[in-house]
Amino acid sequence: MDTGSLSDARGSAGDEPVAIQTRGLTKRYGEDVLAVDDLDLTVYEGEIFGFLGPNGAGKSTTIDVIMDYVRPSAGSATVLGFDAQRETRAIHERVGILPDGYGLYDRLSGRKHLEYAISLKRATDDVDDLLDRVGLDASAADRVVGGYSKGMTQRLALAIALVGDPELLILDEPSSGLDPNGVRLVREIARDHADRGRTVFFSSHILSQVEAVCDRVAILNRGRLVAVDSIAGLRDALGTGSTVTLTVDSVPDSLTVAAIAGVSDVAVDDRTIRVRVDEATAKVDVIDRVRDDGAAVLDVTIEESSLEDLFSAYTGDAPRQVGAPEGER
Ligand SMILES: Nc1ncnc2c1ncn2[C@@H]1O[C@H](COP(=O)(O)OP(=O)(O)OP(=O)(O)O)[C@@H](O)[C@H]1O
Repeated sequence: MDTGSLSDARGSAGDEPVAIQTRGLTKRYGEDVLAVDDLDLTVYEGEIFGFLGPNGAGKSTTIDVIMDYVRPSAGSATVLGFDAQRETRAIHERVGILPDGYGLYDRLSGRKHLEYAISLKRATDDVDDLLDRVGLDASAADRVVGGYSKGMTQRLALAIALVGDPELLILDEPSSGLDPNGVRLVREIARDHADRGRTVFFSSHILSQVEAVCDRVAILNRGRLVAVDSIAGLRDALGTGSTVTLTVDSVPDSLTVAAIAGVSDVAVDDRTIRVRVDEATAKVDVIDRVRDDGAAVLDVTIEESSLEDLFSAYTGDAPRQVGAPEGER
């Protein structure tokens, strides 16, 4: 697959403010592990950018380099215009991060954690506002974190990430441990943050999460960038398309839908016409053409190819799901 101009997939004129940029970023662990391989990535300010890849693809390592938690073996990274290695403090002041694994203090309350995070960032947030945003009630916040469930811990970590209304919010597997309400909350927080002109970098292998919330997506596989685009753009590029199924009063003898540009397959069964479409614009053409051919259309269903299909096509691998054994890391 041609990945030559991936970082420009948005068609930017080049003058948009950039939130994250990596050039030739490479990270090796020892001789054998190439965790990130020559990564060129550009995330623009104001985007909700999905960073997608199977376990071990190199997502957390990329974030670790961006935050200067680890040093790259080669290449460079900038965050909000600051060099990731030389201007770390400026970056940390402007970035809120929900890391993949975080160290919280079992014997401190949630409230104390937040107060500490606020003072560390020299921010002025109201603790109760933050608790409210992540759905933690005040009595829970006053208890020590050692007794928190995984979901409560994750909500607290999310609140800590939001301290100081960061210009860039980095969420690494933000939904792990959350119930469906918590998962929805993460999406709402991401959208709300972007609506206020902030940038959200959303790393996940939960495909539906990324699809639901992100403007653009990068797919990482074995440390390499294999795609960058909107979900719709990825679908178009792959030609995985969609299937339009029409129920008609009777199938016309001279059915001509196969002649429409963008239609790749037509199957007829009794009063059902199933049309495989590789171009989004062909969907409406199919319905019009069946009517022109003389049938009354009684029902229409459209199935889009799933992101799982896309993901497999790009990674050549079925995505592993949440809760994969830690040993796979
Ligand atoms: N500190 C480390 N030492 C050695 N190898 C490491 C280290 N951290 C990560 N790796 C390896 O680097 C590769 C990329 O791991 P990374 O955690 O960045 O992937 P990931 O995409 O974030 O996966 P996950 O979704 O499981 O978090 C993996 O092969 C992993 O085993």
